[in-house]
Amino acid sequence: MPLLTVNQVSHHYYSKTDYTKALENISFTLDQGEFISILGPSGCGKTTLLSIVAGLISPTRGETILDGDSDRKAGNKAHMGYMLQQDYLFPWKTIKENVLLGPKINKKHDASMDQRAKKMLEEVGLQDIGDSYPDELSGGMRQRAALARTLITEPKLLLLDEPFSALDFQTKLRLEDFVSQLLKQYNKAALLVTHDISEAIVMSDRILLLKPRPGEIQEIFKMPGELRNLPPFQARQHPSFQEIFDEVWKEMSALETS
Ligand SMILES: Nc1ncnc2c1ncn2[C@@H]1O[C@H](COP(=O)(O)OP(=O)(O)OP(=O)(O)O)[C@@H](O)[C@H]1O
Repeated sequence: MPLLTVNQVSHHYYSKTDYTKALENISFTLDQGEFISILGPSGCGKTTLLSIVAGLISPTRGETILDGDSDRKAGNKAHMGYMLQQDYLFPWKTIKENVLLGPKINKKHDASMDQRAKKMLEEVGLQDIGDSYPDELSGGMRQRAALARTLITEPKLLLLDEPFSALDFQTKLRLEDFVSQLLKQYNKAALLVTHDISEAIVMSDRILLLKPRPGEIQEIFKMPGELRNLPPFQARQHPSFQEIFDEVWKEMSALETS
């Protein structure tokens, strides 16, 4: 059984005088450990789709099922972790306190969680700065702290909404490698929204290209094994990378000009 099933999802936004078909008949599945990117021109419904999977909005039609559970209001939201463009770390809390926020909110904070926070900080290479405050960290370090805060709750699915887009290019490349390696190590599934074709290629098992008005799946690109077996930075240097980039670029450009 897939971890996530998106089944014939449509979403329309209504105003007093008009309505927008944001998504139309979207279906796909995501397996444990799989990484899917949602790519497409502005306004094709990427954020709407992520919000529906997150259970933040109910689709006009269709359903999403996470781990066999289609009740989006109940506890299954707790099975998801988020990494967003902004890290949303609380500036008045230390990095360790920020990492422990989820367990505290879920009332699962005990001595074992302190140990787990220590381990998570080690995993993201921030073991020496648990007592520092977010303002004392670089953008990349802050995003790594945000990742530790997400992973400590042991989410089944990670929803990544342009998590690298506010970072400088070198930091973004380093973080792509870092996140990719950590997700593989923990066998986590992830859904990434991005505008960046190259990022989608090097991070994903599959890319869902959406077309706008209405937002429909235009094409699903499956990434070849030779790229998936490489860390993202090395995948960018592989001969297959340019071939796939050209193919996706051509399709996406056609959507942007149509
Ligand atoms: N709350 C809303 N009310 C009305 N229309 C909306 C609302 N949110 C989004 N839309 C419309 O739905 C469509 C899809 O929007 P969405 O933000 O999901 O696209 P997107 O692909 O994430 O865009 P971008 O890449 O620019 O962030 C767009 O036409 C948008 O104008």
